[in-house]
Amino acid sequence: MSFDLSLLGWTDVRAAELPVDTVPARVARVDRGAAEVIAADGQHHVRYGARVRRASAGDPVALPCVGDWAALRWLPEGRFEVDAVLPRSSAFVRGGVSRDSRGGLSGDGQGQVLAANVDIVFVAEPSMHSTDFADLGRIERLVALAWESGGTPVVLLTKSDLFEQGLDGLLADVRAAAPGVEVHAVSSMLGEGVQPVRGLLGGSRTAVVLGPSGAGKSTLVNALAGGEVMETQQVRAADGRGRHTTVHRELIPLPGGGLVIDTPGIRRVGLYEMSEGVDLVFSDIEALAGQCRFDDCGHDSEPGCAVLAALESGELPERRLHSWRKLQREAAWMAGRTDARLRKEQQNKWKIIHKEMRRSGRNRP
Ligand SMILES: Nc1nc2c(ncn2[C@@H]2O[C@H](COP(=O)(O)OP(=O)(O)OP(=O)(O)O)[C@@H](O)[C@H]2O)c(=O)[nH]1
Ligand SMILES: [Zn+2]
Repeated sequence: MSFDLSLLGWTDVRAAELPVDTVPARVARVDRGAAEVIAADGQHHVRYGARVRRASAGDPVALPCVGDWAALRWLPEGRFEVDAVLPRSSAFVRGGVSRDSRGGLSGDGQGQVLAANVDIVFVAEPSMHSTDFADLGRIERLVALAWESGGTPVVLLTKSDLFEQGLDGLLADVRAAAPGVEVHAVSSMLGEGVQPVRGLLGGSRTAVVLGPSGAGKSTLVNALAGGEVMETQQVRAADGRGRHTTVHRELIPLPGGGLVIDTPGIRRVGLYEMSEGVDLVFSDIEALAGQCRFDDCGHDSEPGCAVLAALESGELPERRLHSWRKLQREAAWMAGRTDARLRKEQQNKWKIIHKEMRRSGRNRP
């Protein structure tokens, strides 16, 4: 089996950065100190060389991730190892956030790169989600995240077949919420609007799809791939013992050109961004809630509720309380679908940050 590397996104610009005596390969998946890569001569399971291990010891961002271009060096014992990670044109980094000396938030060197060299970030938002219309606030957050990565955001209003009221008004609202960003309506089920999306990936561009659970991301990826994507792939193990291992394909080359990165990690960006974002965007209400008489106050009718008091005094607009409740419900619903352990870690991290933020607020002269 051989691959035309240009179909995987290899360019002259990248070729100029390849160290001597190495061959290029694109990272399809990473797994504890090793990566599945696709080189011109096929797929390899490769471990990280000393240079990569040294670089990543103090900075996990230097570790290879899906979408990276790796420089492979052939070892005398007859296998490849990853000698270097080529410079990234874009990267999704999950921070790694701490307070810097000026009291702001900044990276703390604990960031993790979830995907690299992504050209296009599809922000999938269902035009209808049970009885709700598309959530403009969520689109705004994910588009911000997409810009942050260095990729180009494109908003996809998915499940357009469920929207009976005529899409024009909704499309106009979404365009206003994401100025300068392309917006497409897509129904993967009917196959409507899929072709223009595929067209955006011409020239072997690489995309990721972000969006809430149930937005139709998997269905879209399957439609783009012509129904050819399988969850797992059987490949011969590189250890030569003829064992078969199951490899999750996370970098999916599409028939007709272009690639989609579909990893659980990158999908979770949206989820985590959401719950973190809710807490931060509504930090004023969180602070009020901290002053309620009861720790488990539901801010409904409890005595000594600081949130309700602020509502009555007019300090807290009703619209904002509404929005907070809605986003909290959504975040909780989506969080319920993700890995419980990761969620716990994330919550603890943000509890510490919030504590720090409150403390720094108190100590400010
Ligand atoms: N009516 C309609 N339903 C769709 C469309 N696309 C997907 N669905 C349905 O929506 C549901 C969720 O679709 P998925 O593709 O699994 O959504 P997802 O975004 O991958 O969800 P997660 O894997 O939880 O993140 C499924 O029942 C799909 O059949 C569409 O274009 N129209
Ligand atoms: Zn309360």
